Amino acid sequence: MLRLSRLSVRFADRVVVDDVDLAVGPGEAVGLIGGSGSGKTLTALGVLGLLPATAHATGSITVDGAELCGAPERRLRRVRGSRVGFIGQDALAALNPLATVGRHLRIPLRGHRGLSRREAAQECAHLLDRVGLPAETATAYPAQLSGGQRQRVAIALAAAGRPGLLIADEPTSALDPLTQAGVLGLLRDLPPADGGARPALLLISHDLAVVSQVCTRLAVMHAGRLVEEGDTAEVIAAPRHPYTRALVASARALAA
Ligand SMILES: Nc1ncnc2c1ncn2[C@@H]1O[C@H](COP(=O)(O)OP(=O)(O)OP(=O)(O)O)[C@@H](O)[C@H]1O
Repeated sequence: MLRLSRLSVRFADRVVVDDVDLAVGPGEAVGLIGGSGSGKTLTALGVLGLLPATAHATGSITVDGAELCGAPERRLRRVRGSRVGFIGQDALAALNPLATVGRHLRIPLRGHRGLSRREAAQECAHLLDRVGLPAETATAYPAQLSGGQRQRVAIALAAAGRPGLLIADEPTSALDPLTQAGVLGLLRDLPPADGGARPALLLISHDLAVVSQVCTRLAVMHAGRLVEEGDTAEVIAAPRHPYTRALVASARALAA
């Protein structure tokens, strides 16, 4: 599905993602965890082909075998939305305030999937149902929804083109704990599309409690490097790298 091999990102002579190898298999949920500035977001932006113009990426990023590192914008456009969906931290900033939820959803449904107007309306209701929202949400504007409802819309939007991989970057950090739990549960158990498979998930967070609720595998980033990777329960039970040990200890202290 997704494979990063020796991915590095640098700004001038400063290396901010350093030789990262990571794979996410079909349907798998992998958590990419690390402190502020560790390179998580730039790794995700690399996969989406959205690195800042001043960044220089080397190595390999493949999605379903297609090489994206250094790929022309035309190929990256085809991948975004239809093979890889993205959910960011701030749905309000990502959504057009003047467009209804239905209008947002129709763009990938008609553009990526080529559905007719009528099919798109049916699929829109189905997508909203998959993320736990009533069909009437289609007529609402982003500002009329709560933060949790907006993140559910963002998930529906990311899933609309039926991508095989969803990347979620701190998708719940702006939500209260109860709403956060609902959105995390949805990311973990997103019902598959009709006749389709559940998308794989790369969940980026600095919060161990968040990723451990959703992901079966963890990859830990520190200062641009992937320092530890493994089964979530095993990493938490026996962290090897000093940074992971500190992360686990602070999560335990918070939970106590
Ligand atoms: N446009 C840019 N120009 C120069 N340096 C940048 C740019 N964008 C990010 N960086 C640097 O790259 C490093 C990694 O940034 P990145 O956003 O990937 O971190 P992160 O792990 O996602 O952190 P956070 O959890 O705070 O979002 C940081 O040190 C950051 O300052």
